[in-house]
Amino acid sequence: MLKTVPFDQLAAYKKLKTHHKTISQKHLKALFEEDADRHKKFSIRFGDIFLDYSKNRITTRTRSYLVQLAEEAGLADAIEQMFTGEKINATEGRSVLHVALRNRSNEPVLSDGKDVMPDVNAVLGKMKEFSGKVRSGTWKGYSGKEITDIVNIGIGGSDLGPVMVTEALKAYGKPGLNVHFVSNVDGTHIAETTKLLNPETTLFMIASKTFTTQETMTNAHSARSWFLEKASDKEHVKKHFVAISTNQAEVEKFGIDPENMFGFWDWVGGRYSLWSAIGLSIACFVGFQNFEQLLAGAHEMDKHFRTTKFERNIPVILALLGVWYNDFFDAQTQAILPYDQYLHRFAAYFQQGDMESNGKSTGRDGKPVGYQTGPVIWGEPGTNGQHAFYQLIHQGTKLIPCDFIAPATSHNPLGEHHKMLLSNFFAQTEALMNGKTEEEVKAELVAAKKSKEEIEFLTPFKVFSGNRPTNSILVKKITPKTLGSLIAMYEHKIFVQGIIWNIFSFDQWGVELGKQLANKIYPELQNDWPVSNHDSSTNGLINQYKRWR
Ligand SMILES: O=P(O)(O)OC[C@H]1O[C@H](O)[C@H](O)[C@@H](O)[C@@H]1O
Repeated sequence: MLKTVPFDQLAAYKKLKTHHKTISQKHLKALFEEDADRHKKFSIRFGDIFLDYSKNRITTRTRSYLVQLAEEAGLADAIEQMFTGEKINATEGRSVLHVALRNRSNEPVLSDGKDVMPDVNAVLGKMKEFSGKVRSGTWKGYSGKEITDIVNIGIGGSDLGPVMVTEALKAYGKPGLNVHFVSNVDGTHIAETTKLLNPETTLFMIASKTFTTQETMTNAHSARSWFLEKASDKEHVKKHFVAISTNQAEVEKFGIDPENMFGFWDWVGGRYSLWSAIGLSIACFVGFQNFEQLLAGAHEMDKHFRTTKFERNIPVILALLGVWYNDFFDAQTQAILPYDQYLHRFAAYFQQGDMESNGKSTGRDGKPVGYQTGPVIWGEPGTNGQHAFYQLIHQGTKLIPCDFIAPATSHNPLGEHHKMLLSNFFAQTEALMNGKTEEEVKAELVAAKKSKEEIEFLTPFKVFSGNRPTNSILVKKITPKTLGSLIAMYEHKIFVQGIIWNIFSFDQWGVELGKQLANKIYPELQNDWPVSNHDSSTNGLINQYKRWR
């Protein structure tokens, strides 16, 4: 059982409230001037990952209060409960064991008293064999041709992870083997995807933990019809459709041979499932060895998270900084800004990871929380963002803590590109911290030979307050292993925050209501009769739709 103490009743919370009054008056620039060792004090190296969190509005005292907060919230015990298979997902009565999926030590991990590792290894073995066959061309389509295109059909956690990772590891992809992802129930998604494909050389992976998700099942049926239009014989389905699911009965009902089913378990949350069979498209695209490296990187981070004291523990520090801004500075959002084109879906991935996990307002004690919980996560690759939304980060009225992520080495070392990219990465965090003073602005305008009137007029617009916090996460290179560590780092950050906020991070009841109502409305759209059983807005919209369709 996880501890259930409301966050704002912890002793450290009160200390931080008082402490915040002092810190909020301090400028980051002053904090750097006061302490020559600041960078050293507030940075952590973990293998090929280097976190510099010195550009945050904290002192060593802030850090020790924040660490105290984690201790009082029972974090150490909660971490152990997760790793040892306690049912910490209490509202669904489940263990939370994505860490077992990447447990390269192979030491037993118990769920309901049973070691899960033999099953985990068996599925990994099956994935290895299958991905090897697809990549080598041994797995043939119904007309004897090799597979050239994989289409993963899934949504949410059965889509976002494989999309993000296959994009991030494109440099490792097998030439001539393309991966596509269909998630949206909008027919456009499947129609536009299949337009480019040949059924003879296409393999569909139907990825759904429950195998009942409306969007996925609708897309899967349309994919099968598209396939059978050309392949005709239903017997051919087994060479072109595999299922990734926890629900064998539904898989069989759909007509997929259980031989072609890759299983996982209810203790794997959808948004934490890319390490399971849900990662099959990743394994086929980058090869099983690279998939294993991804797991290995995550496992390294798991060990770091489980064994390192909080002050040097990367996920814990990132989580505590997030709590500091979210609950004491009233920051509403958190930006993730990768300076790496391959990571262009990284922020989108953690929108689900974070917002579905910590977008909760009921405490573990069943009572409404009296404080802010999960932030809005957003972001785009860095330099594109600079020309789009950075204006608001630099000069807007909102405080937006940002994570900057960049690799020191590029997979595409073209001319001066990478140095330019990295100069932007370094410059932005410096600018956000220092800002530009009135004196600096005036001096620049004088140097630009502006008139006195122009200088007076322009100065206030050109001043940057600075004092805007950032984390810099510099990695050696985006490899499968580093990526695995980075993803696990954010997963654990989310976990820590959930523990501190006294919420359950592994359920998602909030997505249910819309689904239930859609199921009720769907039959009402089957005829042209006007509806009158909803509120006037919903009735009006449905009836307008019926007139127009
Ligand atoms: O994998 P599935 O069972 O099809 O579920 C897909 C998605 O469905 C829902 O939207 C859940 O909120 C997500 O967490 C889940 O990832």
